[in-house]
Amino acid sequence: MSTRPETPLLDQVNSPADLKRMSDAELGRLADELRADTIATVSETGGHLGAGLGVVELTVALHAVFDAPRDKIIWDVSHQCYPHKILTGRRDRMRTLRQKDGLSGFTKRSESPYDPFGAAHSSTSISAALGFAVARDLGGASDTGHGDAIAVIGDGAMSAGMAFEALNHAGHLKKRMIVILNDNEMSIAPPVGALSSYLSRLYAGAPFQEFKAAAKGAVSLLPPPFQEGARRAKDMLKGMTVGGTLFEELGFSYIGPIDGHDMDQLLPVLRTVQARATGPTLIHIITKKGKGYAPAESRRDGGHATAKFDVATGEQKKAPSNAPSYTRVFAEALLDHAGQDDKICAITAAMPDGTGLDLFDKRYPSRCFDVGIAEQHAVTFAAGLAAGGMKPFCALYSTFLQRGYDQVVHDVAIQRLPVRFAIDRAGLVGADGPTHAGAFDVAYLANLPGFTVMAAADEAELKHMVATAVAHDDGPIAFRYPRGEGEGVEMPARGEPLEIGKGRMIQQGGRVALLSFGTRLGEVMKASEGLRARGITPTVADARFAKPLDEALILDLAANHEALITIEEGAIGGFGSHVAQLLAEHGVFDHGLKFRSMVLPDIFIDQASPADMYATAGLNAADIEARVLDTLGIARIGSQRA
Ligand SMILES: Cc1ncc(C[n+]2csc(CCOP(=O)(O)OP(=O)(O)O)c2C)c(N)n1
Ligand SMILES: CC(=O)[C@@H](O)[C@H](O)COP(=O)(O)O
Ligand SMILES: [Mg+2]
Repeated sequence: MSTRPETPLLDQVNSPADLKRMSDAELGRLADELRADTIATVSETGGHLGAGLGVVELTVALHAVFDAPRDKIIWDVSHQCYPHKILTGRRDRMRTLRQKDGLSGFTKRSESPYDPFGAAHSSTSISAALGFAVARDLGGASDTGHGDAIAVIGDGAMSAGMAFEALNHAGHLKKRMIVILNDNEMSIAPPVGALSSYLSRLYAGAPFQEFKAAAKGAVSLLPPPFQEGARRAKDMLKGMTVGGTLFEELGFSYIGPIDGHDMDQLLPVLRTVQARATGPTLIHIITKKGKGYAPAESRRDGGHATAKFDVATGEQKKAPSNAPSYTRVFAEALLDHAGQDDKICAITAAMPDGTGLDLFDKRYPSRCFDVGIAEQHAVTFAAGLAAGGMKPFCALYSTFLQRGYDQVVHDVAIQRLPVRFAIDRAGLVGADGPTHAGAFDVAYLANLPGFTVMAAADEAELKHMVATAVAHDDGPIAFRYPRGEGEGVEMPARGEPLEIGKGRMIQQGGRVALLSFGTRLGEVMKASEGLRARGITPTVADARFAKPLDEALILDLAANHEALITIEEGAIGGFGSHVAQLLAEHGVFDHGLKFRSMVLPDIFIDQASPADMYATAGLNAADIEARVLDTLGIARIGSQRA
């Protein structure tokens, strides 16, 4: 008998409503198709793969049981949202993922009503879901109506303080809301910490949900297939002490652990909770990161993020480069110093590979600390280490340091503690878009009394800045550097400490001075070439420091040029603002200096290649050249402007 190939179920899904017409068996088949579609998509776009593959069954089950967008499904971090996007009317645009004018790699309110809450930084989902639940009960207005609020949060994200602040509040308010703890025993790197061990203990030795429910008298909350088992478990539990889970102590009904890849467990549990839950409920599911795609499953990080790849082999396609990455230069320089100074220690908040500290951890494990997704703690922990006589290097992405800002002010700056901040991913990062842009650190650090703030113009400068930070004991110091490959400059054998608050002259010229802070220096030099062709040789200087400023250099540039233009990869309020303040204080504007400050514009720039994002920001060589000509009042040939 010939078997006809079945029509793909995924082709019949235009919105989650279509899942409601499917049998449980069909939903299982749909999950398989969704997994294949996700892999095919990411193979062509690159992006976050492993987390999405781990929640394929959960995504199908949630959309089959709940009623989005009336019910609010909130994905924590949301790097696992690709299957959700495919099911919620965006399948035909998935090949534009993370590209200019394409779909975001994260949930985004402006993109779809099925994305009730945007994210990309972790551990916000429970707070947001609780907000939706309270808004519902208080009669808040909503275009999509008000239903259930469901937070899906990973075990890594659950380690952050914010998640516990939200659990604490939710347990107190006792509102109906659902938290799904997606426990794959993975963060980006293997998770660390006591909570991670606790979650493992919750299912080690297989005390299944029947036992838990029986112990807590919650048998009636379980779907019928489990109730019989639970009753039997109750008998077995007689005489045993089964304590409440941490979540129960916090006021949640705890259900689990259940197999998050088994639709026969997921569907009945979700249906029962949907039908019967009254207060806050936490469903603990066990999944595997990268599930169903061997190359992802076998990677150390579960296929967390990937370049484009060959589906058959899993082999990634990457453009080769000879320049070392800034991250690697930082990590190797720090290792070098740590070999000679046993007070140096290193801190990462769940990003050992991303910050390069995996190298440090291999060599000096007792001096390397992965604190989990806990930037606030990372900063204050570093402050404690510094107060205790160590030399802590707190290596964080610019965007994630934002979360630790009060700690930077209150615990580090006010106490003038010599914490060294290695700020990676400074400036625009590309495909991760506005949530990950390192736009604000200069502004939010350079305004703090006693802080020293540096930006590396190239990888050799970065090496010197690491040495500078090692040597600097007089208060906090930060140095920033971008994502990706360096400029390919010649590297010094060893970094030398820079004189604090001193910039460097790159090129002497006339009429206009270009004062660069950070890696836009390359674009400044390209602009300088273009200007030379027009008979203008600008003076070019690298400020190195936003704080303290090289006042002598800046005032000299101001005094000897018709125009002074600052350029930086940061938002307004940063380096240029400090220079403007200095010039104003010295009355320089009273004497007619033409001053301009080129900064990131006052918008959140959507994802694209970094070069495209900088073009949108108006910070590429052509923009710098144009700004010089405009400032000097020289008409541009081919200019679009009037
Ligand atoms: C505040 C913050 N710090 C760091 C990150 C970087 N980051 C993105 S995903 C991730 C791991 C998340 O692990 P988990 O929540 O368990 O999700 P999984 O990928 O395992 O599904 C980290 C550290 C982030 N997004 N936000
Ligand atoms: C989701 C998240 O926050 C990280 O996975 C981030 O995308 C990593 O960025 P890098 O690739 O710059 O390390
Ligand atoms: Mg995880």
